[in-house]
Amino acid sequence: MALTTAGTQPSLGEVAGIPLPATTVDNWHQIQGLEAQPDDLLICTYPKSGTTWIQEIVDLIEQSGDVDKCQRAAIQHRHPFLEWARPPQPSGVEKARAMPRPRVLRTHLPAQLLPPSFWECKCKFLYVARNAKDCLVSYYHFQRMNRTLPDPGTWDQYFETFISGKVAWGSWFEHVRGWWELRDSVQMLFLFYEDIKRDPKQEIQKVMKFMGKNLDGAVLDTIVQETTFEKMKANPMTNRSTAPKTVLDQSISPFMRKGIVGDWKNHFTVAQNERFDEIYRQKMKGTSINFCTEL
Ligand SMILES: Nc1ncnc2c1ncn2[C@@H]1O[C@H](COP(=O)(O)O)[C@@H](OP(=O)(O)O)[C@H]1O
Ligand SMILES: CCc1ccc(OS(=O)(=O)O)cc1
Repeated sequence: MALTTAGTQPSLGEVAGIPLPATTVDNWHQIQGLEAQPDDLLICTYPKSGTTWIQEIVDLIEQSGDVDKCQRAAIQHRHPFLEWARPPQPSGVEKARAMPRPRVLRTHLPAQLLPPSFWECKCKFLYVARNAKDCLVSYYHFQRMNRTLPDPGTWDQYFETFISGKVAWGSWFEHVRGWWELRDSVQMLFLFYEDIKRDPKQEIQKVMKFMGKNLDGAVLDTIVQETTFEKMKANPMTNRSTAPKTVLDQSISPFMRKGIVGDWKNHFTVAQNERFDEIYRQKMKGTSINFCTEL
């Protein structure tokens, strides 16, 4: 069902009540049929939670800190995006099928929409969560510049859209809860954007161990330095400058925008903050997850 159809606006469809880009919905049969492999590592995030950051960290670990090898392709082309479908480009599924093993793949899908073979093959999942308030802010600016997603409208309008879960990939609350609740029953490393920001070396070490790699301290230090916000913003292979303007218009807002914890304070009114806190309490009631919203 189309949620947005006005003019030439990109539209959202739905799968099992979750809004998704219409092109993803059109390709749903192929996406669900993706054959996972037991040695796949799947990077899972809600949009704007630090996907690109963790992708670069994972790639540098996989390449044992060899910075030149990570320059082989733009980050959006290194790890197939499962549900990406924009014909005539090859779909994420087609790219995944063509990729040699062991594969690193990425998705924004909520756990309940993952192709079933990922559970059957007992794959590794690396989930990165970011606090909801900064996610909302980052997603708002991203929708302003992303031509494949609906225009977000004003800040006040988008605030309502986000809390009602009517954004692509659905409700932040349900996404984070769904993956969090699975963390002990599958092979999952669950990380927080804010922890990577606060202590990147410690969090990168966790990723390294999870990937079964053993890199020495000097290599770890290189990975920490190469994945700072400033370095990745200046790096054409991570800053999305290679993405066509028809997809990402960075003259509106850069992909590497601020990369901080707490930018929500520059956007939320006092009333919005109080309302958000109340909605958060209701929707996250009963979970043990704890987010930090300032460093
Ligand atoms: N190395 C890094 N350090 C901190 N934040 C980073 C980062 N690389 C990307 N980001 C931030 O992660 C968000 C993008 O997430 P994703 O890759 O999931 O789309 C953006 O947030 P902001 O819009 O708050 O700046 C971006 O700036
Ligand atoms: C969140 C969906 C999305 C859409 C387009 C993107 O751009 S890129 O093709 O990966 O550069 C990224 C994410």
